[in-house]
Amino acid sequence: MQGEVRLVVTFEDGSFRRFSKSVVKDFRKLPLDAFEERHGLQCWRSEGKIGRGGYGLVHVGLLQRPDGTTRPVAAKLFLGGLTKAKEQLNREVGAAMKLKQACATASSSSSSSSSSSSSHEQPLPLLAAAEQSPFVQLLCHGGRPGQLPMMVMELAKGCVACELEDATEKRDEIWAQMEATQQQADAAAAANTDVASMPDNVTRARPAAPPGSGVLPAPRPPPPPPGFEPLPVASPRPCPPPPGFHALPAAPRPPLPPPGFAPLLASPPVPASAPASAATSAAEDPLLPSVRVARAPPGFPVPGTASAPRCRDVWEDVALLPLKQVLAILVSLAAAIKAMHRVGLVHNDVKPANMLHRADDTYCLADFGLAEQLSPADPTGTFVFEMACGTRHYMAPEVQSNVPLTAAVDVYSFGITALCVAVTGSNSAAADWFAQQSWWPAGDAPAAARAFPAGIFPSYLPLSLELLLLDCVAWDPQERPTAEQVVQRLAAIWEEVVVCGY
Ligand SMILES: Nc1ncnc2c1ncn2[C@@H]1O[C@H](COP(=O)(O)OP(=O)(O)OP(=O)(O)O)[C@@H](O)[C@H]1O
Repeated sequence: MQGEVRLVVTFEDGSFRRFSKSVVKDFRKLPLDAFEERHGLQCWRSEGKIGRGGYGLVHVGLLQRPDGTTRPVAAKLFLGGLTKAKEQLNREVGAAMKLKQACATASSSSSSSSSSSSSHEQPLPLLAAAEQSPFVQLLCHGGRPGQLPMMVMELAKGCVACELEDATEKRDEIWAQMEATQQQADAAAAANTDVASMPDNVTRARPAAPPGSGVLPAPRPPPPPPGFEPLPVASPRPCPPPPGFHALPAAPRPPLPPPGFAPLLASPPVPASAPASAATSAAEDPLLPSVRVARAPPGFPVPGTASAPRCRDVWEDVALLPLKQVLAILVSLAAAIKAMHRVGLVHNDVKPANMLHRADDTYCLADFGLAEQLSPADPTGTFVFEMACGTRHYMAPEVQSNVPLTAAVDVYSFGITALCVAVTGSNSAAADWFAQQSWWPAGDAPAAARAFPAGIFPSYLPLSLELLLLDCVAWDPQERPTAEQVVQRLAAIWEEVVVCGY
């Protein structure tokens, strides 16, 4: 498919390519093939937008090789003014190129060391694969003069829907069952049916609520004592308005929660004093002007309010992803963070949406737009941000308190990301919603009260994983494990769960 031609790019030349006026003129004037041939350039053909972030617009398209074959790629166009966009591109490209080089060096040294010493213990195959290329690969970058700069990356799959397919299927299934139950209940209520007098097969037709969904099957009324008529079931029909009054319009039905979420029994009213939706207040927090916050789906509890149920009550105790898959994702993510830290880079925006699923079923970390290069001259390994940046619900607490930061910020974000992905099987909206739940510190509570609530871990996650993630989200950055330790502990959990059968 020959899509729209967006931009002309050059390959890994390390700088923005400045085209002469005559090249630009030819680009406008000539058919693409002729243009490519005349100038020895390759053009990227965009087929459509697949993602939009705070800094970039990601398109999918084809990059044509010199031999005429094409390769599907993702291309990120940087948003904002040209200067700002170039700044962002420089930061992101700089980090991506450094990581690419570091990965190449690591894989060549590991292959030479494994061939030189056969007695050397082989790393876990899972880990070996995760460490080989844990990042979205940067293919090229550049841009036409006057247009926003762009970078072209390996295309990862599963990013269009931003869901991990297995989990989506399972959630859809659960949701379909719940919806059917709801529809039947609605239909019965509308017909003002006397449930007690319904024939047995009608009540049996009601689909069972999914295990642990929190949706209890409607209790059947007890049979009346002998000689008594069954009581009529209270009519859900509204009373007719008194004479001279108009009927009120029907109250709108609350929007359905996303698939796999248990609907709340009733939307809790938000007390005026409560942190009226952490989501909204966070978005308006004057201290955090750059932070974007994912909003809770409408009708869902506002974190921090008394009536907000614990996550465990909302997120049924059903594992949406097989544990093996969860671990594969976490190992890849931890390996990527470890590789970044090894070369002195801090990612600063570890979150589910930046964890992409590749076509070959491996996982990789993307988006180095906020990556920070630690100064090799500074033995403290600290850095400072002018303002808190990252994504609020995955952000380590110290990021907001104007103290020098360390690579431990990524370990905290890893902990939250890991829990959200494990529970929701999602790397987008559902995961973000879950991230907003009760552990988010409200107001000025003392640090002690901000400890991560351990009770939030579902029982289908092994205790060893729970303990690891709890260590990652320790309030004090010094108490968190290093990324290297996280990888080691995950490898041990893999042994326990997959090899020994848990
Ligand atoms: N290589 C890729 N393959 C497929 N989709 C991608 C790729 N890179 C990014 N995307 C999609 O585009 C979205 C936005 O990309 P990215 O996170 O890099 O932009 P951003 O502007 O830095 O966003 P944010 O500020 O939210 O982190 C991603 O969440 C993902 O859905």
